Amino acid sequence: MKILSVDQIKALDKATIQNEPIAPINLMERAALAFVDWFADQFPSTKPTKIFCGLGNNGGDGLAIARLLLERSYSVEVYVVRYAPRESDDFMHNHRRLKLLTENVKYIEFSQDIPALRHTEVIIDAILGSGLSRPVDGIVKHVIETINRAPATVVSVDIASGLQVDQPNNPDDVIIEPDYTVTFQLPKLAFMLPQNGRYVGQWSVVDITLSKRFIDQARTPYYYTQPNEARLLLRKRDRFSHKGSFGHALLLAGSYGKIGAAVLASRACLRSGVGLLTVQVPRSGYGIIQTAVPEAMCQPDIDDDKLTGIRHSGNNTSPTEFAAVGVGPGIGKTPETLAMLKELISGVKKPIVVDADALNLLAENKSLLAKLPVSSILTPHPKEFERLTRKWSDDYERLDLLREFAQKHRVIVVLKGAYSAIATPEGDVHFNSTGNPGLSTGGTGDVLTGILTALLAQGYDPVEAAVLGVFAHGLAGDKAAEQRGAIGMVASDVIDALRWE
Ligand SMILES: NC(=O)C1=CN([C@@H]2O[C@H](COP(=O)(O)OP(=O)(O)OC[C@H]3O[C@@H](n4cnc5c(N)ncnc54)[C@H](OP(=O)(O)O)[C@@H]3O)[C@@H](O)[C@H]2O)[C@@H](O)CC1
Ligand SMILES: Nc1ncnc2c1ncn2[C@@H]1O[C@H](COP(=O)(O)OP(=O)(O)O)[C@@H](O)[C@H]1O
Ligand SMILES: [K+]
Repeated sequence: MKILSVDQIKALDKATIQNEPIAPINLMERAALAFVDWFADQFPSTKPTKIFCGLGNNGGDGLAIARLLLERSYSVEVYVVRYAPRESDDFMHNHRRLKLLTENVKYIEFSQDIPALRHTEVIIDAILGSGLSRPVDGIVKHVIETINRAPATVVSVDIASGLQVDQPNNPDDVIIEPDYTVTFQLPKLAFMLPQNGRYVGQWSVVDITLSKRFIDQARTPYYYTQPNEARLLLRKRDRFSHKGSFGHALLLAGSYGKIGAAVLASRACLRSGVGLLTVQVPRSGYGIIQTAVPEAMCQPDIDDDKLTGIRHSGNNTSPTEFAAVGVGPGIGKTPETLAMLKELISGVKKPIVVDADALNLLAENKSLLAKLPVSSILTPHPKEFERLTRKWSDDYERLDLLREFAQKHRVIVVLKGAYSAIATPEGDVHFNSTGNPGLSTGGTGDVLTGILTALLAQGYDPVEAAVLGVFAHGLAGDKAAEQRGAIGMVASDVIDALRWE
């Protein structure tokens, strides 16, 4: 699913009006209906509802929503925040229609006009939407501050009033802090960024059938992975396949005290469809791998505690002979391990998966970045990404850094976290839709490394491997959270919950 800019959303609106064709007022009605369907599913009609409307089309939506809720027997009070002398045409039209149905429309010009808000109420925020053109002040600011202080449940129409759709707010901007956002047609870039978490709440997209042709043709670097899109990437297994069809992967992981990272990555790799797996761990990890992961072959390093080089034994004599290589979980940062990483990077030609301390070693030896095989997948969490790049002042700058980095080094970067952002060498970013805070626990990143290595070994295109692997990892995290609860789940539960279908 595409994520479009404010300007594109405006053009999409226009294109729909012209090409469908549909009168703007009817499009507003469609938006209000879609919102009300969502609202009726969420809240019973016994919930008293206060709707705060601005004077633009977001306010017009609010007035139409008020009318439709009244028709569905909701008890609704409407407040129009009169911050300017003029109203949009569709606002005025809906104002007239609402006044035919109820006298219960009040106007807020001064602070004393703001009503008391109770915890039993639901507040609908339709003050400002995507037309925000400057920081809020005056009476709008007072209203927003009052709503934010209220114990009531708050639902924002399209986007929280005061929140920018696709650019940073000023640090002292006053913005609605909703429990829910119900947005029209497409998710907004603002929803993907951690700095906006408070200003988005739980968000849903409702379909208002805006021009599909326009959306299909619109150019954007930003995408949000939908379940059906991820599922399309998954390959079926051929009836006559054999383990050779699914690649032989190599994982380089673990150091003394962190052999568990190698166990987790290996188990996840095997649970993600790899044909064969060889794991290289320090010698002290040999017995652990052979016991904990009997399906994997193990080549111990000559060193007891750390990886010092690529072991040239067994069927495969060099990393180039493996279908895919994953490196990093738990390896530490000793000079000997750095030497191993250099040996790997200079020896291998196919894309590799680089995680954890392998990323920290790259950050300390940036000249190695240029030697990474094209389309390698790097999986930093934000701290690791900062070490690879530099500090940023806000999440929009971080996003720019992410895109620049992936383009410059011609790699795929999975910036991990809620809505993990997958940047491609072409400059696109795919935000992931699965996952939950239960994944914020040690070892879940190692699981992702195993998954991605397995997908590369099976011959998936690296961008597709990253999008599909990150989606499946988050989905398994969601299943694990269902079964164990987000607080109690651990990385092994994520592996157990992996299911490819
Ligand atoms: N996308 C779609 O397809 C559809 C969109 N729809 C709906 O339309 C909404 C967008 O409507 P919109 O363009 O009228 O903008 P909106 O946010 O209501 O405000 C504009 C007014 O507020 C003013 N203003 C701006 N900043 C301000 C501030 N800080 N403090 C005070 N005032 C401020 C601004 O003034 P100006 O910048 O002109 O000076 C202007 O007068 C969208 O979010 C969705 O709800 C649906 O109905 C149908 C399908
Ligand atoms: N709040 C969250 N929502 C969704 N996913 C999350 C959240 N917190 C963490 N994750 C996911 O969990 C994983 C954590 O990886 P990482 O920080 O490398 O952990 P570790 O190094 O302990 O293995 C990443 O895939 C990340 O996207
Ligand atoms: K709003």
